[in-house]
Amino acid sequence: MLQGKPLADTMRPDTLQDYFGQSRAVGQDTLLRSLLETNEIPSLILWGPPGCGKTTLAHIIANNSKKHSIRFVTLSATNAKTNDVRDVIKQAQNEKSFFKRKTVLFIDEIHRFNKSQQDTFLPHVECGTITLIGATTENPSFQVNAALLSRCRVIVLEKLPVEAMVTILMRAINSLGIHVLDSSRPTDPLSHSSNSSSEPAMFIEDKAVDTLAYLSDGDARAGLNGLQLAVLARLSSRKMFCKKSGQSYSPSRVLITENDVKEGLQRSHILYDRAGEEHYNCISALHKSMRGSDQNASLYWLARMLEGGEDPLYVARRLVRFASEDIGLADPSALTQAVAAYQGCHFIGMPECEVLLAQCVVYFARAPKSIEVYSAYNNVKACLRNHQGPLPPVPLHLRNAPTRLMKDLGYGKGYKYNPMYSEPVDQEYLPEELRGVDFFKQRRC
Ligand SMILES: Nc1ncnc2c1ncn2[C@@H]1O[C@H](COP(=O)(O)OP(=O)(O)OP(=O)(O)O)[C@@H](O)[C@H]1O
Repeated sequence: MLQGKPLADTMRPDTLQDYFGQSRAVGQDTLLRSLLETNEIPSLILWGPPGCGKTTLAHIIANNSKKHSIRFVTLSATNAKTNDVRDVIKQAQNEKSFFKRKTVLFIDEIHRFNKSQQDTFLPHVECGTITLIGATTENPSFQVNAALLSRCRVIVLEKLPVEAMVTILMRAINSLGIHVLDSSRPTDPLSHSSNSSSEPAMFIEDKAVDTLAYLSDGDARAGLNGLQLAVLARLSSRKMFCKKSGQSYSPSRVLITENDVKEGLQRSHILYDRAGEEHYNCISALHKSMRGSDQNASLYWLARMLEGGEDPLYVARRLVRFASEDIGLADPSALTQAVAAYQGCHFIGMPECEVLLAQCVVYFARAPKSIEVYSAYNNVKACLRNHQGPLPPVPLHLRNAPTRLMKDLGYGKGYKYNPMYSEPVDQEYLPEELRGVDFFKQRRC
């Protein structure tokens, strides 16, 4: 079981009874649960962070609908083309008119479809040919077509709480036949009844389960992958032991410790707390490495974040900021690079977009740097913040005079329209009391 499919896939629940956490979305008294129980499936957008159970909820709905002979079709927006969507719709129309069968279409990562692709569904959702269930990690208000959004119920799923993670892990541990060792009652695992089969008896420390539940940061896939890798690593070191020692017998018991699961999690998911301090530490290290023109370190911190599951769009947004804050007018095309990288990441998502970010990060590390505009702008902000009393009025000659009254009040009077002059124009643009202030040279005004 452990060698083939990922544990997370084999453990995917088929019913709501095994779907843990998410009580706000599908708890006992929620509207969604009663709709599902009566098999009235509305069009839904499931929005939540990775591994919190979006696909699983869709899978449970699918399972339920099959019992009621509703067709359930799945597409992933990462590889489906508009034609695939059209085919599904055509088939759904036929099923509806010839067999009176409903079709539920599940689209994973729906935010990857562009607006016009999303438009394709709109009339068919509206007339009931298909019931749409879209899953997304991105805020649907920005990523899902407004017209489509207004026809769907948005279900917000949250990071799984630690208790739910423990339950999910325990379900997997039980199904693998692993025994949990209670640390409050220290016993030697070797004292457990002996195992005559060639398969070793497996044990896991209870604190290892808790640690795994905490460190997976509400992501059940990460937790289950971590568990799987820890078990596989332990089993393979047992085999190595036999080979090296030349013994024909191998230990009949295997103990999975807290360290094993930490390592397992690190390998499957690189220990990285996307919401906590590590997230800020890594982005700060990336920013400083690029500022210090260290391309090696810049790439390292980028990979640490992406391999740890950081949202590539978050990194891309930070790069857009860096382009102006640290490179500025020393290379104005840096901003174009950053915006292009952001859009590219949005189009193709992970893992394909990692190289776009890597290119941008190396470009930035190598680029000349200038904080001239950034500092000058900060000086202006400081000047405004420190100003005592009412702000100085806009000089009359700089004001527009769209009405006669304004003209009479002197608006626009004496303004020299620069294109009319062949020589430099002597004219003041700052308010009277700021005359002579140079934000590019001095901080105070
Ligand atoms: N609420 C839950 N209860 C029980 N198991 C869960 C739950 N959520 C997730 N899992 C387990 O974690 C695995 C991954 O979850 P799932 O694929 O549903 O996440 P997702 O939210 O769709 O993630 P992604 O956005 O990364 O695709 C599932 O196969 C299942 O084993």
